[in-house]
Amino acid sequence: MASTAIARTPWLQRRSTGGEGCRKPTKTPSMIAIRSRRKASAMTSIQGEDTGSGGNNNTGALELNTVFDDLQPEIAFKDSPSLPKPLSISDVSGSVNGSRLRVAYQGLPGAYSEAAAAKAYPNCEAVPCELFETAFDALERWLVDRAVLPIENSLGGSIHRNYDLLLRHKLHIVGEVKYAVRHCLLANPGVKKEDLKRVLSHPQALAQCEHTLTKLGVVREAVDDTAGAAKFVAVQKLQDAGAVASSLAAEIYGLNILAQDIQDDPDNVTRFLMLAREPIIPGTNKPFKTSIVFSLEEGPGVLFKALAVFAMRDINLTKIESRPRKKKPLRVTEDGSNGPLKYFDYLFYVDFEASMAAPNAQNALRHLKEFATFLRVLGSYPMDMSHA
Ligand SMILES: O=C(O)C(=O)C[C@]1(C(=O)O)C=C[C@@H](O)C=C1
Repeated sequence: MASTAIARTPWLQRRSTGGEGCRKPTKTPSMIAIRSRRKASAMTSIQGEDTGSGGNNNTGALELNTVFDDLQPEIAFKDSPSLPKPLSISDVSGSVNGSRLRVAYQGLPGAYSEAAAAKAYPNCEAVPCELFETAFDALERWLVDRAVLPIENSLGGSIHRNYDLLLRHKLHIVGEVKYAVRHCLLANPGVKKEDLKRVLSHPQALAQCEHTLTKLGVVREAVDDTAGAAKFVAVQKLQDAGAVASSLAAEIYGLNILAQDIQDDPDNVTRFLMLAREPIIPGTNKPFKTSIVFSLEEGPGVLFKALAVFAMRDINLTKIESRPRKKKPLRVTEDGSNGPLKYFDYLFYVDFEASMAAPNAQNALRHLKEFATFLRVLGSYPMDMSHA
């Protein structure tokens, strides 16, 4: 598959501030200096191209220009004296204390993630971010109030990058939202299906439309997000290329819809996680889900034993995902005779249907902790019971 990454677009850009990790709340998001980069011409920059000061943008996306580095911590604390408190379930709305929540998502306006952010936090201000990592960073650095990021899709499976980022960042899952993804085949006005030699989109979206794209006989090209693909096709006035994206993206970027509902299955649902800097207080008044990540010793039956702590307490698991432990990918084990054996070292991500406020969930995790080499609760949050 050819790969044309759209890079360095002037959305919310990561800024090197000389250190990763969680920053003190030195500044409230409303104090962040925002420089609008609305310009007349719309050229999306391509990887390797010199974009100068960040390229142009006509979608209203903003470059956030923070002044964290200039702030004296004591002055900033004087400005916001109250320490962060856990969010309550009622915070799952589009505003806090009357001001609109700023919610980071990955992609450009018209991306499915933007629609998912609006579903999760109605009336929020959705903030486009170039990469998943940018959204995580923006939340950790108080540039936004929440982030909404895809974690799994009913056809394409897990979005592995976000599993890895959940572990790397000190954020909390405070909710989930399911969104029905209905893909369209888009092209410039006058371009017909038969003219298409290539189709651009997010790799997940391309995978979700496998049958249609194979039937069309086009080359797939992976880009950062579906709306970015649509914008690129439009800006470059491509006559031999289309994009897989939403009908909203067609409207925003002035493309025609050549075909609708081109995903392999009509029930194409993406599950998004709602992230915050503070956890919510888990309740038992409605169905809750808890997400954890753990690692285990090497040995026969250890994963079976780990999963049994839930089965024994009648707790339903909804998802299990294993990811390589990137900082320590191999584990050396002495077997006594032939010297050290090397195993791949894995982390297990599990979602289960119970609240951390429920005694059976607490007992299950206490039990797991007895033999897990590492255990972290990523969040305990209300389940999205709505139709996607
Ligand atoms: O590109 C977009 O529009 C996105 O929102 C990203 C994304 C993804 O990462 O999986 C989200 C939902 C769809 O499954 C396809 C793509």
